[in-house]
Amino acid sequence: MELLFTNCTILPMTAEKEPRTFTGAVGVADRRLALVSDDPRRIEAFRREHPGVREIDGTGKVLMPGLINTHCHVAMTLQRGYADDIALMKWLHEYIWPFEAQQTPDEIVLGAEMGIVEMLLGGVTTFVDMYWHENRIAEAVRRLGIRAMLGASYLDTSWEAFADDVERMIATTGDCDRIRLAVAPHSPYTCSPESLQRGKELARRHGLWFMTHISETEDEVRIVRERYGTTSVRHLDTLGILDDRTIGAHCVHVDDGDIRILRERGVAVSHNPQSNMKISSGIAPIARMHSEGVLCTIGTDGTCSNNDLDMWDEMRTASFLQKVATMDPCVLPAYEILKMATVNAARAIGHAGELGVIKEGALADFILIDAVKPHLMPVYNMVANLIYCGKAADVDTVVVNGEIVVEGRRIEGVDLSNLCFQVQHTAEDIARRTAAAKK
Ligand SMILES: CSC[C@H]1O[C@@H](n2cnc3c(O)ncnc32)[C@H](O)[C@@H]1O
Ligand SMILES: [Zn+2]
Repeated sequence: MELLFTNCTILPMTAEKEPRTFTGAVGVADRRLALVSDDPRRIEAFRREHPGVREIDGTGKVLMPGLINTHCHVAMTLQRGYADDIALMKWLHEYIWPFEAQQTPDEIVLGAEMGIVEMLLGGVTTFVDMYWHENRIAEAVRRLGIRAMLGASYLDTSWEAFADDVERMIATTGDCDRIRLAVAPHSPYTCSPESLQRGKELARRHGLWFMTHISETEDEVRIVRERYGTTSVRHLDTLGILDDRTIGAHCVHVDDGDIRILRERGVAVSHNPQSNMKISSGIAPIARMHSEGVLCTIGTDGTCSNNDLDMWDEMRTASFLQKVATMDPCVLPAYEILKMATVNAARAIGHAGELGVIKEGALADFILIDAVKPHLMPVYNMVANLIYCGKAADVDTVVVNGEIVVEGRRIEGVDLSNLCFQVQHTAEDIARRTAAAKK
């Protein structure tokens, strides 16, 4: 469908340092931004060239790139609140994995639907996922219209199921240009060097991305050092795994040498501050990594360790946490944070210049923020308002791949109360089965 959004405050995210906004129009044709302009003659020409175009008045709205969540486990919405206030290793072994052992693929799809709806309503147009049965999660992605990089996951014990998942995904998602695939071993402490390398070889063979949890907790650092005599980053680097098609989630406990390796290999770091705070994993030196040239992006992690998929909250936390951790209020100002969630994230998933920016020729993934709200007034610096005061509920419209998927805060074709009812019912059922299996 062809679309024309007029009278918007456009935040293109194309400037390197200082944010720039202007009032203008954005035209969409053939899934891409065909017009980004404040020139009335060009806007009129777009109308003439696209006679059936649907026109939407964006007065009072900020039009900006959709947010990109670079690390989550979308189906974990079913575990939101299931295991709070517990350290990572106990959390995984005693709660999460027993629960996940009971989940059926259909239940995973339901959890994914819930998570995708939450993200779309909060202005996320692309998410990067790691989970089991990603071939089924792909169904929810297709149906709901979001863009995703889906990372089929494995532990040392689950290579066969994983390999099946990847084969099916390669065979079935090729026709959906919103889906990219990745190989996603859980971590260097749960996967052997051989299986990590096998995964990377598979990724390279098929041109897929590779992602894993890296240096998340002190326990991980200890386990990896005991087994391999080094850090997780050096261990992965020695295995030949790290490159510019790698996303490392967390990277909390990294030393000088690790940071140099991440930068030199072009690894993208997904910073998940709220998960790191809630599980008491630590504070990633993200301001330092960013200033030293590591590609830094932002993710929420799953809803069992956050406990939401709200990127506005996550961006604000990322900024505030670094300011207090470094005792320097100048670090990670609003625009740098927003670049991490847009421009940098696009680069991390191989869409540099095509996503994360509002410019002609880019893919039409963008959001409109209702900016005439008490908590967003007055406007001295729009980007600071968005990052320091913006909320998921300010997102009015979401366009992905040239299609409107959220309009007036509503997702067409989704019965929200029915979805919530099903999720509640299913979560209770899985929790009951998990408890029974433990007896
Ligand atoms: C192989 S990815 C899916 C796997 O990872 C679990 N998980 C979710 N959040 C975290 C985290 O912060 N650290 C480690 N593992 C995590 C998830 O429950 C799945 O079992
Ligand atoms: Zn994670």
